[in-house]
Amino acid sequence: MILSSQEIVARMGKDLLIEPFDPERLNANSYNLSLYHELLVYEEVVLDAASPNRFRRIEIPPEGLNLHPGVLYLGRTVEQTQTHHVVPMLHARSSLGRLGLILNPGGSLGQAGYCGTWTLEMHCIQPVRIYPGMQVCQISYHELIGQCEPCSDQKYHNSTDIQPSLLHRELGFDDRDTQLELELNFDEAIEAAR
Ligand SMILES: Nc1ccn([C@H]2C[C@H](O)[C@@H](COP(=O)(O)OP(=O)(O)OP(=O)(O)O)O2)c(=O)n1
Repeated sequence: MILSSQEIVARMGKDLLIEPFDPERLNANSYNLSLYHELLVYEEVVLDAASPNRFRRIEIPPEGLNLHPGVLYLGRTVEQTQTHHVVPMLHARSSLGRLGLILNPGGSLGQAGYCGTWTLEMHCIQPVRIYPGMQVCQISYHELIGQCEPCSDQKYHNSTDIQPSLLHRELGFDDRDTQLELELNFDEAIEAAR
């Protein structure tokens, strides 16, 4: 069962929290979240699931920023959300899809108990201009049946920044950038220069 707008308001501050909250952004069964004024873009030829990947930050100025096809952009929501015993789901707004701007394809299933901002994965079909604070996605809530483990030890819990993939930790690798070491091989380069 999905919570209605009335139920979202009734449970605010108890089972869920959206900060900041503006009642104007409520839909029938969801709430619109907005885009923070910063993006991350990876700077690797090949993204490696077993290593952290280098990235740079891009500011989205008030006059907007053009996105280009073939690039993965990571952003985040302005809003911090919390849930307690309801399941948050994040979906792109259809107005974005109609511009060929794809955000979190298929929607994102959050874990009950997740607290933090949401990382947004975006790419586009053709060049498209975006603006800071745009209402890009909507959060909805499902009732949870039964008990669950707290998600406080999960990788992305309590995020307040855009979070690139941390899959390497799960594969047994630490947060060292092994790609940088392998590609440039600083030690050999220094030895050869002597
Ligand atoms: N686009 C997304 C999707 C999810 N989340 C948040 C809400 C989720 O509760 C939390 C973890 O998401 P997943 O369970 O999908 O993440 P993983 O399974 O990759 O990691 P973990 O095993 O740590 O849960 O991250 C997010 O910020 N941005």
